[in-house]
Amino acid sequence: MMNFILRRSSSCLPPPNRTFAVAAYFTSLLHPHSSPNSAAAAVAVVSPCLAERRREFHFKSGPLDFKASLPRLAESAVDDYIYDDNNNKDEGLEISKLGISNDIVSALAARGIARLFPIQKAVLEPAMQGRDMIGRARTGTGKTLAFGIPILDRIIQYTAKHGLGKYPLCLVMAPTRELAKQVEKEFSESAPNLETICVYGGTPISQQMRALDRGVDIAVGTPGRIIDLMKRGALNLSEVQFVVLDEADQMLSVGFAEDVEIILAKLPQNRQSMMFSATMPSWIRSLTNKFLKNPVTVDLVGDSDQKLADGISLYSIASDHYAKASIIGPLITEHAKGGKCIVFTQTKRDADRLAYAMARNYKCEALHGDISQSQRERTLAGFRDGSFNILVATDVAARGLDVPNVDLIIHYELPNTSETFVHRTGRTGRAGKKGSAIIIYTNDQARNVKTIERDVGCRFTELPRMTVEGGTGDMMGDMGGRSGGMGYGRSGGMGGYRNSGSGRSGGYSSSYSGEYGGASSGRPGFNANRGGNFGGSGSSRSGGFGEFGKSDRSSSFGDFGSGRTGRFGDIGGNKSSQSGSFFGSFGNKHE
Ligand SMILES: Nc1ncnc2c1ncn2[C@@H]1O[C@H](COP(=O)(O)OP(=O)(O)OP(=O)(O)O)[C@@H](O)[C@H]1O
Repeated sequence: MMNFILRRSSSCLPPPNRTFAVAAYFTSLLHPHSSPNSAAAAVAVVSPCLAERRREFHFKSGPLDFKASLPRLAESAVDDYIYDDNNNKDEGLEISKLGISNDIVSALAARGIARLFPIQKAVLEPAMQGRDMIGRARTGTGKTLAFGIPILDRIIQYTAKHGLGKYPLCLVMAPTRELAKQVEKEFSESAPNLETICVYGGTPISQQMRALDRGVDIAVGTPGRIIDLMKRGALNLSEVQFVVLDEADQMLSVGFAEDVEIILAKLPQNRQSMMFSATMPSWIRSLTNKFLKNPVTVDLVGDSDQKLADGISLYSIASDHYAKASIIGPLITEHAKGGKCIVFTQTKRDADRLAYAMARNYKCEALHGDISQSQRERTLAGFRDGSFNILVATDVAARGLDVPNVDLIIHYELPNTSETFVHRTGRTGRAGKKGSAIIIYTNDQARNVKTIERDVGCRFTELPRMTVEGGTGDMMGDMGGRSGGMGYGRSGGMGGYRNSGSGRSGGYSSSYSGEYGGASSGRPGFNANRGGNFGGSGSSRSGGFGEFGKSDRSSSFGDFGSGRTGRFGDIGGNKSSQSGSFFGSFGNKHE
């Protein structure tokens, strides 16, 4: 495997005319069987820009026989990408001068994108060369277009020469529906003449089957629905030339990897495979050899640098479990200053409860995997367009989501892993903007905060502790804090959260309504229990959060470390020990 680490660079790429020459050269390698003349003729007949799409002309993908001369060329690419630390004022690379299809150039220009971001610059040449690739760059730095532009360009060239096919030439897989939709949108907006489809669960499959039947150039989707469509014979992957695993470390983690492998096994051997993420934990290296051929690693993060995007200010604040919910309002008021804020919880139920309580004083909605797909989409659209400005979400929103101008991230509960911290935090400070993130931790979790600092190469500014005024009518007072927190280090065996005593019977509500039954401390019902909207009507049983632990695994605190694994490092059957979780098991795979 040839690796080269790229730091944020300036004079990375060769002059535009050379890039153009390289692109043109590889284009000719890609399609050696088409002479310039026949290509021109083909353009005249079927170019998507010039003619209506003619799906009935279906051409089998030609072999991608460009690998022979790659080592030499890749080496020259390495030279080009070597970073100059003293010269890191990146002016970007003018997209219009790269020889990229006019369709793409004008579509990007219409979106205000005229210059490549560094990762896009770094990826362009090896991607045009057809190299398999591992790409890492910080959150919000444009990885989608880094793989998108070269793929789109090559598909445009290919269809210009070979005509439009029925089956997708490119498959992109993403871990969540929202991210899949976003990637598909980015593709379709960047090459409006190509046919794209997004396939994901929670929506009628028949519609997707019909669209596939009409013919597509690019399919983006989540693994479950992709397999479903394959099994029904509606999605034929035999012509895929490009496959991308977005959020690759999550896609190759326990819980996803099996599905991904099934899909990859159905793809032609002769293809270009790329994996992208802001985090590439070391375990991923051993796996990549399984899926990639002689991959080049384009890494704009590096081992020693801090892993977060620039421009994100980090704060930490210590709080007791029961007080967390009470301090969140003041934190948002102070740090989000009326802008957009995402509050991350660990469980769906917590997201619901917190959102419900906060909605009394803020415009706020919940997002998690138990919400219907149509509602999820409405919620995200509302958050994007500013109909409300506080999103309380599980880690379903941690990765990839690109909502412009999120000012503040609050880790209401600590993330499972340092990688998740990076992704959650990366929902702010995107595309060069500024943002803030606050991590709320209990005394027991102080070590975890240090672990994050060490892993991520960052420093939190500690905020002064806030005092909780019980029964003051503070908007979150009802929650009485929450959740039993994470119980890190207390429950024995790391992940055996069941035994920590938290969140199972605890009815502690510091104030009046008892809607949430309070939570955390495991003390028996100390709950005003009048309202009881959630958590068992605040009844005499246990009140509020006392219900945790008896229902479905993924939304239940009581099920943390549910005994399935009982191992340190497992995240409820998702990433498992691969990702070095520093909490116990959460059983939160798809949130
Ligand atoms: N060259 C560019 N010029 C201006 N804006 C860009 C450019 N490239 C990408 N963007 C915008 O930057 C934002 C972040 O891009 P993107 O979502 O691809 O980031 P990412 O690196 O994939 O982040 P994450 O790791 O969180 O998934 C998007 O809104 C995208 O449209």
